[in-house]
Amino acid sequence: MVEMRKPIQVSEAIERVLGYRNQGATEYVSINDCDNRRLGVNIVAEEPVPSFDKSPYDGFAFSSADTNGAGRNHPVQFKVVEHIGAGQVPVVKLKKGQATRIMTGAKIPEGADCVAMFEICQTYEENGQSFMTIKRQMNAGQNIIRKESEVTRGTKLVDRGKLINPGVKALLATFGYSEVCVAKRPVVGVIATGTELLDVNEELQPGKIRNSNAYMIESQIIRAGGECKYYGKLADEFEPSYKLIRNALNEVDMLITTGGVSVGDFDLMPAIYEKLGADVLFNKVAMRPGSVTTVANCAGKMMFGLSGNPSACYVGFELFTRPVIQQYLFNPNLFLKRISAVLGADFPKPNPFTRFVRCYITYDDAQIQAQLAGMDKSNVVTSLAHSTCLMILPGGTRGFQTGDEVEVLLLEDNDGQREFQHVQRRD
Ligand SMILES: Nc1nc2c(c(=O)[nH]1)N[C@H]1C(S)=C(S)[C@@H](COP(=O)(O)OP(=O)(O)OC[C@H]3O[C@@H](n4cnc5c(N)ncnc54)[C@H](O)[C@@H]3O)O[C@H]1N2
Ligand code: MOO
Ligand SMILES: [Mg+2]
Repeated sequence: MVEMRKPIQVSEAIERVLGYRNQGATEYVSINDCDNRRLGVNIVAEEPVPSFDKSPYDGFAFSSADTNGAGRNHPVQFKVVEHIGAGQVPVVKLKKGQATRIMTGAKIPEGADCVAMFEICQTYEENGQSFMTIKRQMNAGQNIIRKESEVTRGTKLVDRGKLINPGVKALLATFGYSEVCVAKRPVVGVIATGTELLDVNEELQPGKIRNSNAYMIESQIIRAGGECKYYGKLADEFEPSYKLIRNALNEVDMLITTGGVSVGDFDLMPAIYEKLGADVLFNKVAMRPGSVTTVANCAGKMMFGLSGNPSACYVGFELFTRPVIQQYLFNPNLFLKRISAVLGADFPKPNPFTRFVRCYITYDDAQIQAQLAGMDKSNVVTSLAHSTCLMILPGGTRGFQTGDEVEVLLLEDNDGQREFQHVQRRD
């Protein structure tokens, strides 16, 4: 008698997976190598920004009180007593009627409380001495970037777990982080199972296919922020499969296998979980594709038994493995961002189970439309190349029509969201 499996809801399956609190670790990398890593610590302003009063313009710094009474017909004259560029420190303390010729970014001299741009000043030389006149009254503080005006010392600027983008990298450099504490990428082992599998460089043979899942999953692991350790492909033979899987578990943070999780005569994963003494969290999920996705925990290591069918394998990874990788990376937004969109084509198939349809987004007349990426079958690989989103079509429905509002998970967005369910609905 074939085993009858009881499907559980996707949200319940995710809860079971995340019930195991996976703990990340940190490491230091050079600032040159930190792009696309996630921060292992909060970034706190180690110094105020700016750390000194500075000029926002190329012009003259002086005391605004010296321009009292200045006007169109009443120029006031300054003796230019110093000339500084950014990086130079003024040494002259200005007295009444004196100005410093100052460049953008340079430190404001003592005795000055404003800066006038070159454009509103007139300059001349007399006996080798520079002078400047101005026909406007200036105010105290005018055109001065105050010390601490952007950030005071000790302010928390970016949280641990944030993806290091160009702006975060600028902050790291601003505060002198030549070495950056980042989340260690979890090592995700990958094993492809199936006697039918050929290597990518092999010619096709009757009844055989090239192993595409391993490459696809490697790419998904990298996109999610993990590190892939590929163990190769295995024929559907129990002992060698069991041994490789058991040994691989010792070397990785979590392990993905593809194929062999259904009820076929050569689907060996259920027996392997049993011999390993793994705790099987579920082996049937009320979703398509990927209903056979199995997740187990073996001595604290998560084992993702993804389907052999490429589309099912892909979806299983995004729903169950990706959030665990985010836990390791301290990313509080474990889940893919969910947005509302309008269905761009009819989808007449009834859905007994929740369906995750591979799609991409277009923008038409300010409307976000979800377009089908291609054939919607568990065994297809071609539609995956065009998939940037997964459209969620709830179970128990009779199909959907063009123009229906649907929810869509964004696969290429880096922000994500804290909850699996939609946070905000547009009604
Ligand atoms: N009697 C039943 N049969 C099946 C059921 C079921 O409930 N009862 N479920 C079906 C569903 S749904 C799926 S999905 C598949 C899942 O099968 P497995 O996860 O056990 O995977 P395999 O049998 O090993 O392979 C399925 C399919 O995928 C191809 N494959 C496998 N590995 C790769 C790879 N690395 N790269 C590319 N393609 C791969 C393999 O050749 C098969 O065609 O089971 C259904 N059957
Ligand atoms: O798990 Mo299968 O992918 O539901 O078709
Ligand atoms: Mg099978």
